[in-house]
Amino acid sequence: MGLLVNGEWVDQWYDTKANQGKFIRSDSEFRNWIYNDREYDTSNPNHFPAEAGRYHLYISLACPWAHRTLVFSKLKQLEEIISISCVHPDMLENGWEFKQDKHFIDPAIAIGDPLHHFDFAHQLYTKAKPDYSGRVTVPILWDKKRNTIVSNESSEIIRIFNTAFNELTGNHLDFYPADKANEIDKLNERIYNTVNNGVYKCGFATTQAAYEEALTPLFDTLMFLEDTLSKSTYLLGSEQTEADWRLFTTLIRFDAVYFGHFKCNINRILDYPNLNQYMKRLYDTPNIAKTVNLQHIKRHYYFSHKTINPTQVVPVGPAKLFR
Ligand SMILES: N[C@@H](CCC(=O)N[C@@H](CS)C(=O)NCC(=O)O)C(=O)O
Repeated sequence: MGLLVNGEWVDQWYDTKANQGKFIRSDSEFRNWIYNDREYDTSNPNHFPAEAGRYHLYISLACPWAHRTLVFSKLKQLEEIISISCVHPDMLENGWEFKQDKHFIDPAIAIGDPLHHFDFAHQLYTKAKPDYSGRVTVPILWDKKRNTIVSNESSEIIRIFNTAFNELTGNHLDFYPADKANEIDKLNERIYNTVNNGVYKCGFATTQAAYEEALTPLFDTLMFLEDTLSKSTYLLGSEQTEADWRLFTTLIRFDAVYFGHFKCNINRILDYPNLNQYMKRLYDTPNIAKTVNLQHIKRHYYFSHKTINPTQVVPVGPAKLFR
């Protein structure tokens, strides 16, 4: 694991010393947006036009943030419009790599960089910005025409996917409807801080206090969600929203990885009947099950984080995720 400093790759683990052992996630750097014909402004360099075949999405099947973007490409039927490839699950001294490996073949998504045939994801960042400094993260939404990164922020990529290509796909499903936007934002904020990023705060904490400070709000929110889902099919009623999908990619990794590897072990998702059924309902949504690759997920975390799991032994369980 490392990062780029003025365009040079440096192998270095997260520094938690300056923050009393706490893991602080850095902000994403590339924050442009794709617009449909009506909204696209040619004079604005941060605007990119919605065009079929123009964009490529680089993901990791292991990563919960990247997984959101893959889910949205399915929900919004973007497979024919935006090509996708993935990185190898191991993220070691060179960061994310595109190396081929017959042990990690996914039936739906190939490992590799079909555009430049790069070996490492950091080469995409320096191609987009030769003096880039910062972390090299997935997902990466790439523009084949301007040869640059449109966005490396999953929360914004899914908002783009929610509407920008509607005219091209004819899919007008709206996971962020205006009348629910405030409620979605409020839920997202709590779930991001305590669950999506909360599990990382527990797992990457390097002091007992920092770990426990993240653990309590994580399980408070899971209890709150369990209660919400005892009365409701989805978080905000009978329709799926963005908030459900942002939560799903963390829930589906929880028992297999976060419970053990990140020490989030008060309860499993299996122990919450409503949360567990809800996770299954989301999993059973058409085209979603095939976005979940537990082999990539388990291998990535247990093999890549050598500070947490020095033996790199990958556990075999859990025997079941659903009740
Ligand atoms: N805020 C980003 C976070 C993405 C992120 O942190 N991805 C992880 C993989 S799960 C990553 O690539 N980490 C590499 C690193 O931190 O060096 C987003 O939501 O897109």
